[in-house]
Amino acid sequence: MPEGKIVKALSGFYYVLTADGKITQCRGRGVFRKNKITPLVGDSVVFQAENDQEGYIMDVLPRKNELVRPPIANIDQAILVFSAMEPEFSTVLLDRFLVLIESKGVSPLICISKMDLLDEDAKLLGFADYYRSIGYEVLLTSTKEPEQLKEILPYLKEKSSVIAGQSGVGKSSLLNVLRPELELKTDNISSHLGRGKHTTRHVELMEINNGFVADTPGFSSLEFLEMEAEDVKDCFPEFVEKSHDCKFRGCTHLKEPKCAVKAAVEKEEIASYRYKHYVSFVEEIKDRKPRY
Ligand SMILES: Nc1nc2c(ncn2[C@@H]2O[C@H](COP(=O)(O)OP(=O)(O)OP(=O)(O)O)[C@@H](O)[C@H]2O)c(=O)[nH]1
Ligand SMILES: [Zn+2]
Repeated sequence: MPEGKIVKALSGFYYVLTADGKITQCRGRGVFRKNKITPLVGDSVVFQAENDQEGYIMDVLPRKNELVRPPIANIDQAILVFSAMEPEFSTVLLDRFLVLIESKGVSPLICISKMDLLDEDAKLLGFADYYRSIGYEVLLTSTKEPEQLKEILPYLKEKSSVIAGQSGVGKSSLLNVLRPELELKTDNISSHLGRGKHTTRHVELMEINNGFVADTPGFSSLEFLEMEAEDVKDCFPEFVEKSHDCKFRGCTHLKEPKCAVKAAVEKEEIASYRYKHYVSFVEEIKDRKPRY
């Protein structure tokens, strides 16, 4: 039986893309409902279809991860859009997004938009350098320079990405710059699916530069609902690197003596604001009311 990837889900139908570029409209097997299996956009599935008729999804292959909003599976990368201004750049919000994304096993690409609105960019460039120094890719963009925005394209290759960020940071503007190429490439598929003829909200993976990008922004909930306090430290890559020198294995870098992370903060090798954010996230999770 053929395998494919669900690229769109709408009104009980799943649109399954196979390696030959064909899309087959499928329904889920009846037994899925009984077993509470809900296929998601992004799922790799096994399906059955006879001579180009409507098919049935027979099996959903194991997921690497899944997001709730938007409902999507097997995401490799989150493009975190933060504006330099309007709304103003916030390291605490960026660190929140980074922790949530790291905890889902998704790798972040930081994109700082609206660079054209800054008169004095020294402070922001300092932040960009810090995040680069701890292993993140940081792109500085402006819609005033669409060519430069296209530097994002190589990062999309062979990955499934979601775009995330606060309202107004420029997520749609970014997608619009990336889209022309997409419309050229997937013109047949779009007309086949009747894109634009319906207004129902749905999630769809768009093929861009040999990768997929979700057309609906992700990570709209920024609460650490599914996280435990002791997991937060693993979402700060520069802490993980230093933690090998902490005296205690499993050191949480809070009250333990001979903590290499706290020592690195003292020596300003780790940014003190990052450590402060860490402590506040851990407290927030510990204060969370238990859910029954
Ligand atoms: N000067 C400048 N303005 C920008 C840039 N990117 C986006 N904008 C403007 O910022 C505003 C918000 O951009 P959107 O692309 O709608 O932002 P969004 O993140 O999609 O917002 P939501 O749909 O609310 O989530 C618009 O007025 C854009 O024209 C940029 O690089 N420079
Ligand atoms: Zn420690």
